[in-house]
Amino acid sequence: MFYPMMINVKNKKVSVVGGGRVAYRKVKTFLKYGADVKVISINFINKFEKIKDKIEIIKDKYTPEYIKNSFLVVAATSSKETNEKIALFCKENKILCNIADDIQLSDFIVPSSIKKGDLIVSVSTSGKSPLLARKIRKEIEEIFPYEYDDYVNTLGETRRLVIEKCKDEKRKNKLLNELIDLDLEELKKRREKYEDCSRL
Ligand SMILES: C[C@@]1(CC(=O)O)C2=NC(=C\c3[nH]c(c(CCC(=O)O)c3CC(=O)O)Cc3[nH]c(c(CC(=O)O)c3CCC(=O)O)/C=C3\N/C(=C\2)[C@@H](CCC(=O)O)[C@]3(C)CC(=O)O)/[C@H]1CCC(=O)O
Ligand SMILES: NC(=O)c1ccc[n+]([C@@H]2O[C@H](COP(=O)([O-])OP(=O)(O)OC[C@H]3O[C@@H](n4cnc5c(N)ncnc54)[C@H](O)[C@@H]3O)[C@@H](O)[C@H]2O)c1
Repeated sequence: MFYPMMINVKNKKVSVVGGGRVAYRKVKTFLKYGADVKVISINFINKFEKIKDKIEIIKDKYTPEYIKNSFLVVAATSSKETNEKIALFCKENKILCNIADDIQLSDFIVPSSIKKGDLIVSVSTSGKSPLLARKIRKEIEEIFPYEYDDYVNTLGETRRLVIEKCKDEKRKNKLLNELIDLDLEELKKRREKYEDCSRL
């Protein structure tokens, strides 16, 4: 059973084995979330050229040496046997792994997701149908046509102020609940007001 969680990969060593379409998709997502990415593969599709300065590229066959110090590993080669070897090595060395062609051997799977600043919406079918996850993600994307970045940041800052300055639990909950119904402009006014108060 896959438990949904958010994992911090910023500046952490992530290794992706394989240089095809699937590996490329996984690498792009890890870069979006600030990981320190190494890619090991015999061949690479041309798209890797675009991101070659952002990753470490090792043009070789997989050997355990390349992945041994990783925080996370993704096995996305076209060789089932190699993917299985990677899974086994990760298990023995307690490294979390995602095996692109074998959910049973995977410690984690990747949901289809939307990132609007710090607002992240993820959809998973627990591996039953990645295409359905993608379809639902696209439907949800239409409900979020604009950038949430500024909104979620302002909400975060205003929430911090309420937590810092309001010590009455009941009132604090009331104020926090009010915040999520305000639009960005109202929220910014509220933040300014709370900044000027010593207590709420
Ligand atoms: C969501 C997304 C995230 C991402 O990968 O970034 C993702 N797959 C995506 C696309 C996609 N995957 C596949 C196709 C071709 C159509 C088809 O066959 O259906 C397409 C479409 C395309 O490529 O366009 C085929 C496929 N996928 C897996 C297998 C192996 C297997 O089932 O064992 C096979 C068969 C391989 C074969 O034998 O050929 C396995 C997994 N794919 C997952 C995630 C995990 C479960 C997610 C969930 O449902 O919760 C899981 C279990 C492991 C993992 O990868 O983490 C991303 C959409 C991103 C987006 O656009 O939003
Ligand atoms: N999880 C998913 O979302 C998903 C989606 C589609 C396919 N898949 C599976 O993912 C795998 C990769 O798919 P793809 O379309 O990217 O394949 P691909 O054939 O385009 O790429 C495979 C890559 O693996 C490399 N490779 C093969 N053997 C290797 C080895 N021993 N060491 C290092 N590199 C090696 C090749 O050089 C190539 O770059 C397949 O097993 C496929 O069934 C997974």
